[in-house]
Amino acid sequence: MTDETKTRAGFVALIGEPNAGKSTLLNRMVGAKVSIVTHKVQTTRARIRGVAIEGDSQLVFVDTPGIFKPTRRLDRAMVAAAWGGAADADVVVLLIEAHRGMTKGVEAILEALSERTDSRNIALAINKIDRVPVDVLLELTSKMNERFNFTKTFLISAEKGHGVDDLRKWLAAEVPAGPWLYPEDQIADLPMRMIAAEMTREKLTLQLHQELPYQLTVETENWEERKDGSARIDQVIYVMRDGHKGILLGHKGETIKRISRASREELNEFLGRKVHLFLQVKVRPNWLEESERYGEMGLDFKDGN
Ligand SMILES: Nc1nc2c(ncn2[C@@H]2O[C@H](COP(=O)(O)OP(=O)(O)OP(=O)(O)O)[C@@H](O)[C@H]2O)c(=O)[nH]1
Repeated sequence: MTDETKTRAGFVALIGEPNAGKSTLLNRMVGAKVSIVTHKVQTTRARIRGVAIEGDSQLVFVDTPGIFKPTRRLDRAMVAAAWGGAADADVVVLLIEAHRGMTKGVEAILEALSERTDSRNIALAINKIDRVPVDVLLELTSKMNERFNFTKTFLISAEKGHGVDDLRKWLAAEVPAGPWLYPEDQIADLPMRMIAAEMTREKLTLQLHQELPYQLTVETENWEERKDGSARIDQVIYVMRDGHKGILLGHKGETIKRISRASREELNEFLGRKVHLFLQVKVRPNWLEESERYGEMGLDFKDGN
């Protein structure tokens, strides 16, 4: 049990350009592989990616898609989702790449951050420090801090783990005092549910071409351990439009069957036991705009929070 007079909890948003290393950092902080690391850009979008416990603090990470210059309509929606996550967070961490320095993309983010009038707690994390010499790091640190008033700067290597503990400890002290946002008994289950959802989402990305994958979200609704050692996993794929549902199902449901089979096989292998996977497709027009952080993982907020 946690002593609620001492506990702290809050949302942390990781923002940064595509490929900055947000997923890698998140996996490190949470300590379980919850978000799929890929070489492709723009694979993640705003939603809860993990919950970390550090001492008496609970950190709920809101992962966001890479923030980039919106050109197409869809890109704009993704940027909105990214900023949505950042706007709601108690602490924002801007992640940049040491070897790329202050790119145009980083400048655009800084500009957007400067436009926000609320005094926010924004930290800078310079990632991939394993790729550059110390003098380059120091120069970049001062350049970035001249340009923006960061609460604190961290030099890290998400991949190798350098500096990540310091960042997590600092975040733990920065989130507001209050009861944990996520029930203790659900945390253990959470990474598995997210991994399972990510696996299906990955299959969707691979099997569906064009842009559709960015307009859908997968949630694991139910996870049931069966007596025979197998697991029944129910997932819902939310799409924005009726038309998308048709594409996803395919002729006589062939597309969704193919996706389901691929995901089930990977889950079987990952879990080392038989999995019964049930996929459902639902239309939820506004899922991108909705504040998923409350609903998606079953967060239950009392009035006033
Ligand atoms: N050398 C080095 N590479 C890193 C480090 N951290 C992450 N990477 C690599 O950078 C690439 C991008 O990392 P991701 O974690 O997928 O980046 P992301 O910001 O989540 O990317 P999006 O999902 O596109 O927004 C991967 O190939 C990582 O292995 C680091 O500290 N050092």
